[in-house]
This record gives sequence, C-alpha cells and structure tokens, in this order.
Amino acid sequence: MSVSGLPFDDFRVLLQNLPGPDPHALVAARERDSQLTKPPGALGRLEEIAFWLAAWTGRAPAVNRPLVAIFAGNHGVTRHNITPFPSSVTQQMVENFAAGGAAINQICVTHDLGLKIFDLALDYPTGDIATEAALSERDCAATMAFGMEAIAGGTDLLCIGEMGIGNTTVAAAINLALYGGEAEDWVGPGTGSHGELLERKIAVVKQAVDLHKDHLNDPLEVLRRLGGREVAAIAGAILAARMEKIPVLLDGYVVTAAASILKAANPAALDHCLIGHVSGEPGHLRAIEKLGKTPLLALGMRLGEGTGAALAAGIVKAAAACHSGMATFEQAGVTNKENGHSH
Ligand SMILES: O=C(O)c1ccc[n+]([C@@H]2O[C@H](COP(=O)([O-])O)[C@@H](O)[C@H]2O)c1
Ligand SMILES: Cc1cc2nc[nH]c2cc1C
Repeated sequence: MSVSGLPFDDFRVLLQNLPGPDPHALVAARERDSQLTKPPGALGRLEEIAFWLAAWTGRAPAVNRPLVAIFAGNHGVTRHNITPFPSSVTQQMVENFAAGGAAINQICVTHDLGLKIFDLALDYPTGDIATEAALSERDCAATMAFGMEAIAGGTDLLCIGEMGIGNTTVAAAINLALYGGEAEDWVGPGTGSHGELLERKIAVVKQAVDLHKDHLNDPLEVLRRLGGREVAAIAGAILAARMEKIPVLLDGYVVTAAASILKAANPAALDHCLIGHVSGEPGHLRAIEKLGKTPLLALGMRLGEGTGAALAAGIVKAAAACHSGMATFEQAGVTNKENGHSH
C-alpha cells in the first residue's frame, strides 16, 4: 500500500506496467517444435499451449509444480434469498476441500496438482451490493495484496478457482457493469436458482448496477463496489503471476469476471492466462468472447472450485511433456527421404 495516496494507487501503477512475453523463449520453442517427430502443426492447440508457456515463463515449456488456488468468500447480497444454498456452505465446503472430499481434490490427485485454499474472512460477508459497496477501497486493496501471496510458495502453472455462495450474482453484476446489455444476459442459475430465486437475482443485479452506475467507468471501482473478497484476491493472484512469469489457467464464470476487471484496466492484462473451460453458466461463453479467448474444454461443468482449470492443467502438462520429451527427426532417424538423412 502507498505511504501516501489511496490504497488502489499501487495497483493502478502496476496495471500500467505489466511485463510482456519473452520473444527469445518463444522463438526457441517454435524452432524446437519444427524439429519434433510429427507433421508440422499436427499437435494442434497443444503446440500453441507450448508456445504460450515459453512466452510467459521465458523458459523452455515445462510444468513441474502446478498449483490450484481456491479463494473463498461470503457475500452480503445473499440476504435477498437468491441462492438455493445458504452462505454457511462456503465454510463447509472449505472444510471438505481440506478433508479431500470435494471434486477438486480428486482432479488434483488425477493430474498431480498441488492445492491451496485461501479463505477470506468468511465470518464477515461483504456489503450487500444492492444497497452499498461490497468493500472499502482499503479492504479491497488489502485483499488483492493477500491474493498476490498465493504464489509465494512457488509454482509454474497457477490454476485459479473459487468458492462462495452468492458469487455468481456478483459476477453477473461485474459483467453487466463492464459490458452492458441486460441483466438477463449475465444472470444464470449458479448452483440452481430458478423461478422466483432467479427473478430476484436478476432484480438485485439490476439494482446493484443502477446504484453504483456513476462509478463504474473505473474497473477497480467495479471490483470493490460489485465484487467480493475472493474476486479481489483472484485479481491480485493473476497480477502477481504476471509479475513472476507464471502462466495462469482461469476456471469458470466467477474467475472469468474477476479476470475481466484486469482486462478492462489494461487490454493486455490477461495475455498470460488461458481459460480452462467454458462452464454451463449461460453468461460464461459470452464473457469469454468479450475477452477474445477460446476455452480449452467444454464439458458442461458448472461447479467452480477450480475444477475446469484443473482438468485443463492436465492438457497443459501434456503439451509441455510433448514439447520437451519428443524426439527430433534427427534423433529418431525419421526421414521423408528414402535412405536419406533429412525430413
Ligand atoms: O464456475 C462456474 O461457472 C460456476 C457456475 C455455477 C456455480 N458455481 C459455484 O457455485 C457457487 C456460486 O453459486 P451461487 O448460486 O451461490 O451464486 C460458487 O461456490 C461457485 O464456485 C460456479
Ligand atoms: C455443494 C456445493 C459445492 C460447491 N463447489 C463450488 N461451489 C459449490 C456450491 C455448493 C452448494
């Protein structure tokens, strides 16, 4: 935080000074790819993923310490009775993650991914966005700074997930603020809001964006007024990963909304991120299109907790393994000339 000035000042400076990709590592990866024992381009998107890893790590593509970080928060807006599950489920699921009983635990075991849970003041829900700001500037900046620490233990691929009853409502409000359109374009069922629950969810999102409308030209104001603690921490984690040359896999609707805040502040802010999957939440595909990205997977999942990003990490690991482990034509003696030496 700044010695003088406002809590967001350092983030504003950071957002305008993000490092770019490493051109040398990218050229080296393209050069090696052209020598591997496969027809040019035959590994399709896996080749693009290897190049992306090289560009954003500045090294030969490798994934040795992948990490899933789950950020958990609670939301004052749930007082409007807009979700089928109570806010107490956030803490209960955090305990389930710790005990190894959630879907994300099984995917982490499957793909050999580390898992860290960051619960963010679950006993202190954010302000109700329909009637006040979710967070003060000070609290929002401090939570972003906390999120930046997610990578402190070291990782070379960060998969970002979240847990927070009510957070598909705040994600919808963020998207409506950033992209416009109708509340109905961005509000979906989340964990299963239909009928009157869904109608109230739509009304609350409209009310929230209307209440804060004079302040929504500034992406960090969108974050603190309409977001939540896990949303702020995710924004911080994505920024920290960029500074530390760590590629990022984004998960579903809520993580994408958090990421969109950064993109609104700097169009290049998400160039080190891929979208792990498109979730079943109807607004997710629309939000992904606004980011100009193509998700790696489409499995009809709508769970959150990092599950889509973690599944995609398996593909990213395979892309790195192919790039680094395959033989070159020369090494394998594969050639397209009869009895010749070159391909
Ligand atoms: O990632 C998604 O696209 C996604 C879609 C629907 C629900 N969720 C999860 O469900 C919770 C939020 O849903 P809700 O209905 O309480 O707003 C939160 O814990 C998210 O991880 C996540
Ligand atoms: C049970 C349950 C598990 C979740 N995981 C992510 N969000 C969730 C929401 C609920 C309700």
